[in-house]
Amino acid sequence: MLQFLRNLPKIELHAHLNGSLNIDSIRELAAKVYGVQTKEFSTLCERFIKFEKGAKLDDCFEKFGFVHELTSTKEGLEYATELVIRDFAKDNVIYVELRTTPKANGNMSRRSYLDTVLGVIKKKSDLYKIKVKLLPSINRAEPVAVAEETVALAVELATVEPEIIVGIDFSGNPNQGNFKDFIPVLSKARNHGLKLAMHCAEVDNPVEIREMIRFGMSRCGHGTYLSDSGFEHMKEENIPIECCLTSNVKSGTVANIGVHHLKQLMATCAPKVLCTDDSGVFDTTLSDEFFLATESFGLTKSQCIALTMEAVEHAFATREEKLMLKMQIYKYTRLQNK
Ligand SMILES: CNc1ncnc2c1ncn2[C@@H]1O[C@H](COP(=O)(O)O)[C@@H](O)[C@H]1O
Ligand SMILES: [Zn+2]
Repeated sequence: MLQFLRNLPKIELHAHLNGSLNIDSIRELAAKVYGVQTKEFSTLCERFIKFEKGAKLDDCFEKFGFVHELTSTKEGLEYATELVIRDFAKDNVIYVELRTTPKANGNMSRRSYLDTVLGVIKKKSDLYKIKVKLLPSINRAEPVAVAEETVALAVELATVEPEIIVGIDFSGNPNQGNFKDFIPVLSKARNHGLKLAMHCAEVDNPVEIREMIRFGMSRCGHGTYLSDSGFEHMKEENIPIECCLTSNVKSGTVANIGVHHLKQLMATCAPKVLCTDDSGVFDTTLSDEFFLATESFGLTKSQCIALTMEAVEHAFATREEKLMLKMQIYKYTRLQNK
């Protein structure tokens, strides 16, 4: 089964750039760009993927700082973007929507951050035989003014690269910031034709969940704490829940894999996609996530194929791109049946 899943051409719709650098790539990045190979650095790397039992979501957010330091220069960000694309391709992901929060520092403005990531996507996608889209992220823990700058840049760059910049991700620590404050800027993005992938109901905050549902979204990240009527609404509106199994278990937002809402979504034929979230931080791959689903919920090979086809449907891709992706998946499954 694992080999079947590794070889299956897969679709990744929820991946944060800085969270998707696995430990080997972090070492490679540090060695190539910064020449770091100290014992101290190795200890930091080990701590990066270690989750204590009973870890909380807040603990995850501390971990991102480690990678953010390595991607704080143009060179570092460039190489990190290539490594992430390479690693998804290695796992036979044929289409990935990367999300990332543009960051300004002494080395880069938010514009040059996005230009850098875009440049690598344009240069390297063909080399690694993978289609890559980019969703600039709004970090809800930062001021609304930052979100306004990000959306203005996304709208502008989407006119130049409409095939790559296709949406906006609303993310960041859900225990911080207030969703309501971001409604005007998110509306602006939507009015300019950008799709919205929103982290919604990752924590139990019924008031905010209601506000988000009322506002609407194209895809729902996590959806862990949706009520029954929330799940029904998503199904009626054909809004898929982006299920990130390992992320939810390791960050403690679901008690254990056995009670993950993927089970309910499968049983009720509600829209859903399997994603990694932060394959580096959570030390996983999309193949591993599928395997975990087969082990935990008894998913068959055909159900895994159906889930992959469902992901194509919910991708922020053109009709032609979706057709090409489906053909690639179909070709693989036909070979399997021979
Ligand atoms: C675990 N669940 C999660 N919930 C909410 N936001 C998350 C997240 N995982 C990652 N991020 C968001 O993505 C950033 C890292 O990638 P980038 O620096 O943007 O490429 C994190 O700092 C956080 O803002
Ligand atoms: Zn996420």
